[in-house]
Amino acid sequence: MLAQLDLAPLRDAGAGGSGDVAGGADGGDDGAGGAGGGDDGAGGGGTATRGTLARDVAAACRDDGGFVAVGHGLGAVGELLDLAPALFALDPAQLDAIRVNAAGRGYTPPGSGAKPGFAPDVKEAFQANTPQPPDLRGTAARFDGVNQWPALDGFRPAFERGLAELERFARDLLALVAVGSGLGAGAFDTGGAGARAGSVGRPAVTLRLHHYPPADDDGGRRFGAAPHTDYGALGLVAERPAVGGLEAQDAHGRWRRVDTPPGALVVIVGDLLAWWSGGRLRALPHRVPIPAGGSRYTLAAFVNPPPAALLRPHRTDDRDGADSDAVTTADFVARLADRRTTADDVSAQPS
Ligand SMILES: O=C(O)CCC(=O)C(=O)O
Ligand SMILES: [Fe+2]
Repeated sequence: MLAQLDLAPLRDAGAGGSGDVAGGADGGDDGAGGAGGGDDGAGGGGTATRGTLARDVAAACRDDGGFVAVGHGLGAVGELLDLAPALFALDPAQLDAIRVNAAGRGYTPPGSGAKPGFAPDVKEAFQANTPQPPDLRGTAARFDGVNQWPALDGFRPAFERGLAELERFARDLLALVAVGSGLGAGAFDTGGAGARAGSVGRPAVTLRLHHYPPADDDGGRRFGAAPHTDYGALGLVAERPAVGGLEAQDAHGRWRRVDTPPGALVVIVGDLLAWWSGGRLRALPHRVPIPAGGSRYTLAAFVNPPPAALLRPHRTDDRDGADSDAVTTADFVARLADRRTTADDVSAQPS
């Protein structure tokens, strides 16, 4: 059972930039002695303050691998989910015209992306990403590519607003997780010192809309989305309407329904963040059964440090930052992708 956390205090902090998250919650950095030290009284009336929120968020990411976020204030999420039915109802020829390219951008038909041991997922998807520097080389170049847009009024501007909004949100959230985990606020900074991003570009945000059409169950081999962990730092999932469907595996191996109130966002720790955190955080296995009562639409965002950023795990011993452990975001993600997916499903595909 994932915890439900109200992110309103993060929004207050976000208005002043990520630095405020660090400032507000720094008191928590030194462990128990910091309890209450970061609280700024912004909350009141039972709302957690930034310091307590940082600790609650980090505890949920450590024990469960994620949580259900309410009060996130992301306007583009609902707007994009409202556009999803019209997108997937487009003429097949229009969807074919924007068929997914080597960088994973565009339309992916149902039945792609089989995970080992499972039949192909029934979901279809549309994906666009934040622009990346044009000079990415080697594995990192897989993250570069052009977005392909459907001929649908208002779609592209709404998507681009969503990408920008989720990029800001993810940075604030990662700072909060870092502080709550007893690390510096910049420990998971996807655009700053933690990722050496000055020289390697901006964070990579992948934004996807999914449609899960009703389909025949074939006895458990076939899923809307088969069991997996996300490769990257964070996965963020919202549903329309909130009919449920996402299931998460707890630390004892039990699959549990994730209950989402309308407008909620499920925050999922990915493999990269679990590794980067030095094992402080748990990557959350999750899956989507075939929807029982009609079509299901979701929005999923995947957040990563810049593809060429050289990352080192924040180890729990004194070897923090050992060069032998360093790997770029792109290589980390590609290794997982190459291991887990069919050859034509590699690139910046997050899961
Ligand atoms: O659509 C969902 O509910 C989850 C999708 C998901 O887990 C993924 O695309 O990685
Ligand atoms: Fe996922």
